[in-house]
Amino acid sequence: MCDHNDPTPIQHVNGGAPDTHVAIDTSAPNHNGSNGVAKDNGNVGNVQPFASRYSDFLSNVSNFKIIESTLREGEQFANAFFDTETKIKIAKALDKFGVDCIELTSPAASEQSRKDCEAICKLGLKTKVITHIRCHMDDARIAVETGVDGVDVVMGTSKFLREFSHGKDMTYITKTAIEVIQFVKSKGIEIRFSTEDSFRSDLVDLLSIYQAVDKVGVNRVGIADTVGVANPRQVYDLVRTLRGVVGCDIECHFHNDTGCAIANAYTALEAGATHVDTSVLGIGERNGIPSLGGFIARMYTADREYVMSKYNLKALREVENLVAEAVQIQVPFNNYVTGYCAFTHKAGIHAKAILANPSTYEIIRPEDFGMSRYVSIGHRLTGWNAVKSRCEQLELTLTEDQVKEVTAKIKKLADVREQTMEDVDSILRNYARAIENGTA
Ligand SMILES: CC(=O)SCCNC(=O)CCNC(=O)[C@H](O)C(C)(C)COP(=O)(O)OP(=O)(O)OC[C@H]1O[C@@H](n2cnc3c(N)ncnc32)[C@H](O)[C@@H]1OP(=O)(O)O
Ligand SMILES: O=C(O)CCC(=O)C(=O)O
Ligand SMILES: [Zn+2]
Repeated sequence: MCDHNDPTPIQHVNGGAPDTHVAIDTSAPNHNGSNGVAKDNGNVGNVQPFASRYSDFLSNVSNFKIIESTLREGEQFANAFFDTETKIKIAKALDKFGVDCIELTSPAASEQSRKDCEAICKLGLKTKVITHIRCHMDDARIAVETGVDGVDVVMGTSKFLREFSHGKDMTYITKTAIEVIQFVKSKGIEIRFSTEDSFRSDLVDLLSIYQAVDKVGVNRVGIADTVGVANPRQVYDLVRTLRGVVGCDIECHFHNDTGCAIANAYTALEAGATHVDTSVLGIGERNGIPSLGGFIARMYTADREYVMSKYNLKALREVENLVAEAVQIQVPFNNYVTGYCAFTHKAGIHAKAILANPSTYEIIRPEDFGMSRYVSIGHRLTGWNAVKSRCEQLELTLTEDQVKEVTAKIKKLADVREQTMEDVDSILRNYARAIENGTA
């Protein structure tokens, strides 16, 4: 459960606290101080307090797979250049995190892409290795020789792509798709068929081609919001309709052009999709797709036990740092879970409640991801409860009135400029000494 009620042991500030804030690290090794199992705090047994209130038998929110596409969609990010060594490091880090599949750039893209695909297949990873190709026999022939476990095939079906990209009609697309599927299957390799730009494609065209490929035994069909136009309601409708038409698994791929990518992925699972595409930090073509960390945060909130049992959450930060360095970007300050201030509480009202019970203002337990919680106090929005907790850390014995008085001093100084941790500590120590000496 996400509720984490404990009398929070308070530790001293350590590295990792935001530099510009005075922050108390309040993270305990475990939320109940013992074995890592949180107290229920009024919630019963295994009930998921934030899960859907009505049961939906088609929902896969508690039973989904991640197709991690940093090494395919992510390579389409403007800054990405992954040499072989970097690709191998990323593949291993994703394997350590526990993603179900990794998707690699088409081996038809270049000679080095083909060699890298072969090299990654030979690593003996637990995760399945899939490559992504056009709906074309030439690409399929190259793909099946690389040693991959699966092939993801895509073909544009919207009017735009049929007219301006490949120029093929639905009859041709269906015929070629079936040919490619049968060929890949004949090699004993898993195969998925996806329509590019699904949300701007004709519904009858979509359902007809999905039905046709399902009939010839495709392992998965894919829906792709290639331009990020879809909203959750449209996603729910399309996936739910498709769920009634095909028996195979359903994968979903959402671009983030209009900010709906993670919500769309979650809704797709609610509607019965089985697989979701992610990339580390969301990198991809234009502004990318659901980030692995953001998607995981969403799913953790829906079913913490499933997510924690399946994925090594403490490995998230490592793979994000690795990818950020490889593509020369910073992890955003507001990144899901691992962002610089993802677990820093500042306003006095928040600080008081957080110190009493972290569930008041946190839906994610930082320690589940190997992160720490901070309460920031060296500013004008602080309150006496937060200051009292710092006094306790410093083992300064002050009455409630005295803490209130010294808090007023801190706020007055912080009205002029932000106070560092050293500033606050010396105000508190000087005040306590003056009280002791009777000079306050
Ligand atoms: C939405 C997505 O992200 S889909 C994945 C995108 N990934 C990539 O593009 C992988 C990297 N791409 C490449 O290295 C190259 O584009 C290649 C090797 C695939 C093709 O290169 P080229 O032969 O030089 O063609 P080019 O890139 O200029 O154009 C794409 C060709 O694929 C065709 N095509 C486009 N989409 C598809 C498709 N889904 N299935 C089959 N053919 C397609 C186009 O009609 C065009 O064919 P043409 O040569 O007859 O004009
Ligand atoms: O293969 C797919 O399903 C998705 C391809 C893709 O990257 C996209 O359509 O944006
Ligand atoms: Zn994409």
